[in-house]
Amino acid sequence: MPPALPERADTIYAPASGFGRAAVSVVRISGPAAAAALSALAGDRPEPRRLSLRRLRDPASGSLLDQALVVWLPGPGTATGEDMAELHLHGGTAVREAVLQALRSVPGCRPAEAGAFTRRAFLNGRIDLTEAEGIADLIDAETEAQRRQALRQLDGALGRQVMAWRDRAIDLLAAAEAALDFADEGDVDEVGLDAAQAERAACLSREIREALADGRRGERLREGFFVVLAGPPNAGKSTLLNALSKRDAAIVSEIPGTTRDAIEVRCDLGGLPVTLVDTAGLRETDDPIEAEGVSRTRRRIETADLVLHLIPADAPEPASLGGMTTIRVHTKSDLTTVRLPQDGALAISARTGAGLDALLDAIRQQAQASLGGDALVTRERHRDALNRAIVHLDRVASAAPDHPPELIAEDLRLGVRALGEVGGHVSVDNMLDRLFAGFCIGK
Ligand SMILES: Nc1nc2c(ncn2[C@@H]2O[C@H](COP(=O)(O)OP(=O)(O)OP(=O)(O)O)[C@@H](O)[C@H]2O)c(=O)[nH]1
Ligand SMILES: [K+]
Ligand SMILES: [Mg+2]
Repeated sequence: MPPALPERADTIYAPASGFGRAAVSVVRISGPAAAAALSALAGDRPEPRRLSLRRLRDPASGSLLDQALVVWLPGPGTATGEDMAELHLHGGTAVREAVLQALRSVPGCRPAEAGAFTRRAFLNGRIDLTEAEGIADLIDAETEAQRRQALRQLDGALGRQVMAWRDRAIDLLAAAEAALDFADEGDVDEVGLDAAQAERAACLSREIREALADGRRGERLREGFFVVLAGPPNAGKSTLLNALSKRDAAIVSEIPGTTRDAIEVRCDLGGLPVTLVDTAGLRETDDPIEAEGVSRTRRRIETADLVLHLIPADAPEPASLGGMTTIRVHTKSDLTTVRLPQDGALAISARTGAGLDALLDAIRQQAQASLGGDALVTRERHRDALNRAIVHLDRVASAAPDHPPELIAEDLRLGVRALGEVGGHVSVDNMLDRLFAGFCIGK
């Protein structure tokens, strides 16, 4: 079980819905004084888990605050695991502020800090860390694919898999500890894991490694797929950015060197989050500000998931931008038909719209290849912990016969701990206590 924190004695409250005007605004209350707070404002504590209409009054002055639907949610079967209450207010700013002000005067109540409700849900064992992250990602999800990934994680897809791996590592650890106990007794020679157990460690390590070989799809889906528009000045980069995003995001002019700072526009491309980045045109320049723009462009190209190399139809064939995934795009196709694009290049006119659908399709295909498919791991934090688990398991799997069993047990312990970090289950000793309670080693 995660450690209890003293803050749990407090009762917290916060608006659960967005700010600004709306039909309804929800205030949540969680903690031991939730019932008292509800009674103080609503006059009584209504029947549990039923929306009830009440007049809310300021407990100090008795003045009417709102007519609201309120609900009393006794713990521990609640989102936070604590007693909770919700006030469904009329969604005006003044109404909400008056109610929050009134709650402030209830003894033991204080405003919640960011993430406090989810934190309590975790501390009370209602959710693990991966589910907490799933909640955050679900709230942040801007596209369909992001929503589905967040929901999978909230549903426990990652948490369950890592727990299953951890259980297997704990079994190995229990066997190693048992071997150590025998060795202490002097009954048997000091031996580490037997060959079958070493093979099980290797197999576990292999499985985790396979799950990690996903091209960082899960992380990329959270971050978005970055498409950088690059090319010489006046290639039509800013015009294309505006056309693709259907927004007047970047300044367009016939003056070469118009764009200096990179301009990002987030788009939803068939459910996938794609960020288009307009950049300063690539050229040698004496203007220090433009030069800085050009060097920023080069950095954006290096970190891009996809580069659209824009080549104006009326310009000489330019040099390649380098090794990253690039689509060559011949722009201003309305001006001239002199140069037909060669293999792999597309021709577009942002002015007439010709070729834009084909370009969008090509971008969508690349994004799908990079982000598509269900990934288990969605954060660097998971990847880091799983990689550390692999290091320890590999050491166990490849240990020489005379490797000290204490060191094998220690590696397994660290492996179990690393796996536990993913879901926030870090206390190995508790697990072992429970495990050994039912573990007969013949003494
Ligand atoms: N005929 C034609 N003109 C275009 C097209 N796209 C852009 N232009 C013109 O080309 C000029 C340069 O366009 P920009 O979008 O500013 O080019 P850019 O690549 O962003 O230029 P810099 O920011 O200076 O590097 C403008 O006068 C545009 O109107 C097109 O498809 N057809
Ligand atoms: K320009
Ligand atoms: Mg520009």
